[in-house]
Amino acid sequence: MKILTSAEMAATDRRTASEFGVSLGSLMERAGTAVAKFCLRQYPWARRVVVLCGKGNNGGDGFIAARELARAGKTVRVALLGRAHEVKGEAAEALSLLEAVGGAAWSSHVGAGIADVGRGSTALVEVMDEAGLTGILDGAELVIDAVVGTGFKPPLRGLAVALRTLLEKTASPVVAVDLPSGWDADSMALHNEGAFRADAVVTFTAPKLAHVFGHLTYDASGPVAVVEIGSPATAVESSTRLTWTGASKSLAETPRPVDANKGRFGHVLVVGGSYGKAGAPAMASLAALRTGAGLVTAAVPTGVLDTVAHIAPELMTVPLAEGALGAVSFKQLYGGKLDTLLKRITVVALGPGLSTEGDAPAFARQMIEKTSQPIVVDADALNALAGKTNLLDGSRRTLVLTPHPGEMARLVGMTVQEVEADRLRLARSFATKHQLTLVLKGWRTLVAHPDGRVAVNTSGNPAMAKGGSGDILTGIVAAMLAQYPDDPAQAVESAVYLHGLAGDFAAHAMDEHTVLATDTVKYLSDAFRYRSVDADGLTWICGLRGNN
Ligand SMILES: NC(=O)C1=CN([C@@H]2O[C@H](COP(=O)(O)OP(=O)(O)OC[C@H]3O[C@@H](n4cnc5c(N)ncnc54)[C@H](O)[C@@H]3O)[C@@H](O)[C@H]2O)[C@H](O)CC1
Ligand SMILES: [K+]
Repeated sequence: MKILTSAEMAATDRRTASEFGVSLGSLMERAGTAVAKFCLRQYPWARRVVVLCGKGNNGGDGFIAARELARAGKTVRVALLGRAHEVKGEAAEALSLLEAVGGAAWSSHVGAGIADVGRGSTALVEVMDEAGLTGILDGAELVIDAVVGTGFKPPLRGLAVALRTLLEKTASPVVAVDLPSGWDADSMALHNEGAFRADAVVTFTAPKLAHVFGHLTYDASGPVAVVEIGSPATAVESSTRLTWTGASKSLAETPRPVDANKGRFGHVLVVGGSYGKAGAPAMASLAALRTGAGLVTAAVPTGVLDTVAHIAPELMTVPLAEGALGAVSFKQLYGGKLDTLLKRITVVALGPGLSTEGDAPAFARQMIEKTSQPIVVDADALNALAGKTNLLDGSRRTLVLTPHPGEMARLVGMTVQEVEADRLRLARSFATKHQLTLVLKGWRTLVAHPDGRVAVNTSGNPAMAKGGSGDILTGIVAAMLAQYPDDPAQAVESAVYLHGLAGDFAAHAMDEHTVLATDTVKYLSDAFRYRSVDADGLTWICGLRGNN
């Protein structure tokens, strides 16, 4: 699923009309109908609905939604910020269609109380000044925000500002049409203090930048759903080279072949561990097992082998000689068990708990040079590459790096602040330069591919901001690569999405304070079974379906 700018969205609409003969009017009709359907399903108990409309096409979607909600038996009051005669084009047509379901109270008068509107009908209120806003939301059990959408550029002006303040003081849920009014669709910022409050967002055709980078709803679990309204995929063009990780999960949605055996699902080798850091390789191994790898072996220093083996009886272990402070010894690489084992391995996960003591960093670099299998490099193996990124070359085999911003900063010799300020550009340039896949973790983890494409991840939550999360992710990535070697890009994207999704299920069932990294593994089943597209064809890019 492509991510667009507002200009690209407008161009898509124009192409849809000129090349495919789908008019703006019919796009608006489907957009508004989808919003109404969403409201009916998500807020079935809401009988009195206030639809806040601007004079542009976002307002047009609002008029259509209002009409459909009235048809469904709701009492609907439409508050238009302006005069009805100022509404033009398709939006004006939508407004005239609304009149058809206007009850006795259809009179374009200021101050119509919602109680005056009959069930299954609509009333229009033209709001011309702040006084006109008085009581506008009284009695509303649901508010639809159709004031401005992608045609808006900040800052909000005039009445919209007063309306935003009013909405802050209202308890009723707010569904934003396209995006919360006041939010710049092209913004990549996390917060936008100037935008309307929203509990859910229904957007059209494709997510815009703000939908994936912004935290649009007040509740972190609030849905952001994308609905198809009639633009064919070929009409949707994007220059951002940004996509959404969730779409890649389809890879893991087909059942395994009935005649499958474990050989088909690969053999993951987790290499890491040191005295005091036995948990990291254990967690990565557990996650790889739970993600479906055919076999998982952990190669760890002898001192921690028993502890690591304890995580699951299904896990095999290979002892590595111990060097300084219980870290792996360098001589370990040549001859012996590891050499033999490497011939049978499908994917290597290198780094969890490896430590930076003694030989460990040199060992990590040697492993990268010595192996030819797909490899996931994490944690201390990343630190071993600081200042030595010339060793990184993913052109001959799949090479995946999974740094958090701190590890990325060390890797490229920048500060964490510099990395965070320029995440997208940095991830993309590093991935293309070294021809590797870079998973830059954090709010909206980025998966940058060797060809310059970047997928944005929207799953996950602050419950996962704890030690061990990264080790679990490494195991999931390795296991997905082991099972789906033909499409490594999709395998990594779906791994990142699944990891966050498992965390979302964990946080929903538990509490964000109490969730441990290993708890997320318990929710991997829910993550695998989850479908982001619902029965009405909406793709939930943020928030869990069914939890709202
Ligand atoms: N495929 C689609 O995505 C479709 C989307 N639709 C909807 O159309 C809007 C975009 O409509 P547009 O008319 O271009 O712009 P807006 O309604 O978002 O805003 C224009 C409106 O807002 C006023 N305005 C502009 N800036 C400000 C400001 N700073 N403060 C206050 N008011 C402002 C301006 O005067 C105009 O009146 C998109 O979001 C979808 O909801 C189509 O319906 C179907 C296809
Ligand atoms: K809006």
